[in-house]
Order: sequence, then structure tokens, then C-alpha cells
Amino acid sequence: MTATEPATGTDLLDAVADLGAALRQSLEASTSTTASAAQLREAAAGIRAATAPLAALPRPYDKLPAVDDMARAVRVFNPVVGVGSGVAVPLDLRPDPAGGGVVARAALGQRYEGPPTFLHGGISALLMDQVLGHAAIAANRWGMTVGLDVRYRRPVPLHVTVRLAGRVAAIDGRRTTVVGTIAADDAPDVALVEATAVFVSPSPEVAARYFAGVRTASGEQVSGRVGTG
Ligand SMILES: CCCCCCCC(=O)SCCNC(=O)CCNC(=O)[C@H](O)C(C)(C)COP(=O)(O)OP(=O)(O)OC[C@H]1O[C@@H](n2cnc3c(N)ncnc32)[C@H](O)[C@@H]1OP(=O)(O)O
Repeated sequence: MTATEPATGTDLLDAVADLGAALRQSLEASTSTTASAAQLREAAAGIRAATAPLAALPRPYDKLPAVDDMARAVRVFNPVVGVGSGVAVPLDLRPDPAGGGVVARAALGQRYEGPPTFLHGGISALLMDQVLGHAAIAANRWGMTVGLDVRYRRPVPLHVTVRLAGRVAAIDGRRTTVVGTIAADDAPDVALVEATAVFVSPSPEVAARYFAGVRTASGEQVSGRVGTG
């Protein structure tokens, strides 16, 4: 089991992951197809028909999904690492065997395109925010992002396996500074993207105010550490 992988084995979680995978396939196909207008309309109608029964059973946004595991900071619909999310990669972050921090490998598809054939810069920032946040959590330093500095050295190619890594660089009171990179997996020392993030662990009063209304699926209040952002 990895840092971002939810416990498997429940029928609901397997189904959530299956739907997430189907959604990602659908997004990737929709951004890379040469289908005709008629074929696209037929697909849109099918997707709307499949969505209607789900939309008829809404979950209030301040009630966490039953498949989340807050104790292990697993959020199944997180837009970067969540196996149930249609927009997530999803990244599979693991402890970095090179020492300290976390690392993931992924090939990013056309649904994340910015300049033709390259990754959108905003997606790089999103991925780095999450990777660096997990590096903070791995060091037992959960916090909310208060600053994210991203340097784009070279464009990140699509459909090529890249390595995303982060490690804690400094700790100062409630502040944790984390650094990381995106690099081609076969040239990990040549950073395409460099990022530095500062995470601040909210004071207990602020955390209580922000998350007072949030409940787990079984109705328990969530306070303090609230997981993967
Ligand atoms: C696995 C996890 C992955 C997570 C990835 C995604 C994470 C997210 O998306 S989080 C969402 C985006 N971030 C936010 O919405 C946060 C918005 N900011 C806030 O709400 C508040 O600043 C909050 C709660 C973080 C801190 O508030 P509060 O508890 O009142 O702390 P506050 O007293 O203001 O500051 C605490 C310390 O941090 C410092 N600090 C605050 N902001 C900054 C900043 N931008 N840069 C540097 N230091 C800062 C303060 O100077 C203070 O330092 P000191 O103790 O030395 O005086």
C-alpha cells in the first residue's frame, strides 16, 4: 500500500475507482479523437444518460465520501491523486527511496495539454502543490498552502514518463517549506519544473472555524488535520 493509495477491497471503493478510470478514459478520448460531429453527439447523449442517476443521489459537499480515509490522509476524489476523480492523473506517490520526501511517476495525457504536445503550466503547478503537500505530510507536517513558487525551465512533454518529487527543505514553527521538481524519468537531474511551496498548519482556532461543519460519512466531526487538501 502506498501513501496515496486507498485501502482496496470494498465493493464501493472498487466501483468508485472503476468509474474514475472510465471518466479519465472518456476525457482522454474526448481530447484526442477525430470522431465526426454525429459520433460526438451520440457520445455526449450517452454520457448524459449515464450521469443522470448519479446526479439524482447527491452528497452534500460538507459530508465526506464514505470511501475517504482521513486517518491515512486518503481522499478518493482529490483532483490529483484520487482514484475516483475524472480529472486526477491519478498520481501514485510513494516514499522516495533516495532518501526523504515522496516521488511519483506518470505519463500525462492530452487532457492536460497547454502548448501543443506539452503540459499546461497550471497543471504543473497543481501537481507540484499536491506532491509537495504530500512530502510535508510524510514528514508529519500537514498544512495549507500559503505560497507556491513555480519555475518553468523547459516544457514538460506529454505521453513521456516524468518523475515528480518533493522533500521538506525547512521547518519553522507552523511553517514548512518544501521543494520539488518535475523531470523526465530518464533524466531525473535535469529539472523541467522547479517548485517551492510553503505550508502553514492552521492554528486550532482557525482549523475549528474552517472545518466546523465538515462531517465524515458516519457523522463524526472533522477537526485539525483534514488530509489531502
Ligand atoms: C497531501 C496534501 C496536499 C495538499 C495540496 C493542496 C493544498 C491546498 O490546496 S490548501 C488550499 C489553498 N490554501 C489556502 O486556502 C490557505 C489560505 N490561508 C489561510 O487560510 C491561512 O493563512 C492559514 C490557515 C494557512 C494560516 O492562518 P493562521 O492559522 O491564522 O496562521 P497565521 O497566524 O496567519 O500564520 C502562521 C504563521 O505562518 C506565517 N505565514 C502565513 N502566511 C504566510 C505566507 N504566505 N508565507 C510565509 N509565511 C506565512 C505567518 O507569518 C505566521 O508565522 P509566525 O508564527 O512566525 O508569526
